[in-house]
Amino acid sequence: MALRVENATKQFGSFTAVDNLTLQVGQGQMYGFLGANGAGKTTTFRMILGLLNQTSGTITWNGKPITYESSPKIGYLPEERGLYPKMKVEEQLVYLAQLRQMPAADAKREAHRWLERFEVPHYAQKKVEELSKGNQQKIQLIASLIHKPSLLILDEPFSGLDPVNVEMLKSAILDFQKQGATIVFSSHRMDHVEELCDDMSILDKGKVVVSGSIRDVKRSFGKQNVRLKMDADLSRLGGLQGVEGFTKTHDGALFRIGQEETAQRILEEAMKLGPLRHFAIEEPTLEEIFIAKVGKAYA
Ligand SMILES: Nc1ncnc2c1ncn2[C@@H]1O[C@H](COP(=O)(O)OP(=O)(O)OP(=O)(O)O)[C@@H](O)[C@H]1O
Repeated sequence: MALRVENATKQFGSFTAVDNLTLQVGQGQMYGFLGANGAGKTTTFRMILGLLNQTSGTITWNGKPITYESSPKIGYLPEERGLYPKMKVEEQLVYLAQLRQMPAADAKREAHRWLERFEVPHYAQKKVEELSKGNQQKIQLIASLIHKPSLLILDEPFSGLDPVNVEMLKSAILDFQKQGATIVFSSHRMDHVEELCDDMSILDKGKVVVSGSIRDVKRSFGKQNVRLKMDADLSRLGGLQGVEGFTKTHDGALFRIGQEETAQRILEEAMKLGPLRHFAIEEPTLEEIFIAKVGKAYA
């Protein structure tokens, strides 16, 4: 029971948008897809969903390609949001759920449950175009999961949301996963992937440059950070043997190191400079890994 993508390639003419991509997502897992604009995330999703044919490779969900017949089991939040602007919210949700073979009465009940959860029950009889962007996104998310799919694909579900709404949608997505759904989502925000996902991939120009469990990805990166908080001038410590990166922070400094013993050296030297408020060895963030692997800051 899994989503399997094996050696999938998509070419548009002579341009390779996705290049020999392989990944596997187990039943009930949350999988994160990171990549800069144009990396190939949406193209991959469209291939998984059978909306685009891959040029080569195989893609299966529970052993079979996804087709129109699988649609009651699949949910999709597309990047180019696909609601009918002039249709009323409740009517639209019920209509979309019925397309996925959910009986109208169940769809209506579920629509109201989700609208309550997202604190917008008063929008049920409003046209979608009358809602703010963030509230339209809530409706779009409800539309993607109202029929209780077992595979849910979300293309940038948190883009354009304020922090309160991000938290609201995150917790809904996590609850949906707890009920057994397999979820794949793309994001430009590393912290969202870090927080929500079991496994992840970073895509660059159609190729996977990093993949695996977040823990393994961080461990195999082989770098750590040392954070110091103290008032002394720490610039001199940036030149210590084994320090690969040094950044002044408002309350101290951050050091990039490759070897544990360098942390010891930093600590010993720092203590000679005055009283220390804080010392910690921190694992690398996905952002640092992304920059190291993709070679540029994230858009
Ligand atoms: N139908 C198409 N015809 C030609 N090129 C395409 C087509 N669809 C996508 N591409 C190209 O394939 C590449 C990957 O696009 P894709 O939309 O998959 O990227 P993405 O990672 O989802 O980017 P973003 O974060 O901007 O949404 C881009 O260079 C894009 O221009």
